Amino acid sequence: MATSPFGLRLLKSPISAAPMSRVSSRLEFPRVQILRVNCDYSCFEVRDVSYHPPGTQLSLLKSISFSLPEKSFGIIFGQSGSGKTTLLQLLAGITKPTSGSIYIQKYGKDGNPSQSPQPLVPERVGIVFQFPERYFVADNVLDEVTFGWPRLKGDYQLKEHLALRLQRAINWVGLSGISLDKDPHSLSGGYKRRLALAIQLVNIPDLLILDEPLAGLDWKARADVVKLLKHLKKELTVLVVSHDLRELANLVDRSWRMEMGGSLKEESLPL
Ligand SMILES: Nc1ncnc2c1ncn2[C@@H]1O[C@H](COP(=O)(O)OP(=O)(O)OP(=O)(O)O)[C@@H](O)[C@H]1O
Repeated sequence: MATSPFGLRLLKSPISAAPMSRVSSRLEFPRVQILRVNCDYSCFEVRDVSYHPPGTQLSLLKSISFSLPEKSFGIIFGQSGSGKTTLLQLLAGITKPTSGSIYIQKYGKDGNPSQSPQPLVPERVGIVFQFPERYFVADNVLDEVTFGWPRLKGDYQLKEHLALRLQRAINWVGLSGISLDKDPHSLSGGYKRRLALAIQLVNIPDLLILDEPLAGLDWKARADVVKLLKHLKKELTVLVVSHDLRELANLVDRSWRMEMGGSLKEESLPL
């Protein structure tokens, strides 16, 4: 029995590890039963994070502190140039803070920390940049999602495990009706965003970060992505930077304004 990062137990039904010598566009998967169990909760926490680009005294972020409990949706808003993207890059581990810490803290039912804080490692963060479709590299959906996976020879159990995670990610984002042979560039705007999300969801991140997830989409695709984020929020901790406050308002549990000069303060959405 395996415990997923969602605090869920995965009970595999007795299955034979079917060899996956080739992956076709129609994948067959064994059934997985999911049982919810009582668990402590965890919180993504940022403490006193400041950032100066290396070699400069320019202060882009000033002593930023905030936290976001698991399976909740946080949004950062603020003027262009205030430092929102710079903060996301630090959270994703793309750049390192000059000072401060970023970690996951587990709490017990009594509300006290139940163990020492664990640094948030980049491998446990999913980030979808603005206009992610511009960075698609493959000519079919399967290769796009599995791009960067280790080239595996022989290890069927590992292949099966990866295939299950792939299938779950594709189902999560509602891409299961799309052929894995399809050229990602031929998908609609909304489906391209779904694909970009699926790529990040394969690893079940502790924190999913989205930079302007609705930018450049038509009204229907925007509504679809909002619906999808509502669905994802039930299982993941999601942090978004966006100017589209009205459309995302119903999802938001916590919100912060980034002020020019790189200070962050908790504030209700200015609707
Ligand atoms: N490496 C760097 N060196 C110097 N200045 C930088 C560096 N990276 C970003 N900046 C500056 O830091 C400021 C914050 O940029 P950032 O992209 O984080 O803002 P933003 O709030 O995300 O803006 P937008 O909403 O337009 O995306 C900007 O003035 C930018 O020019």
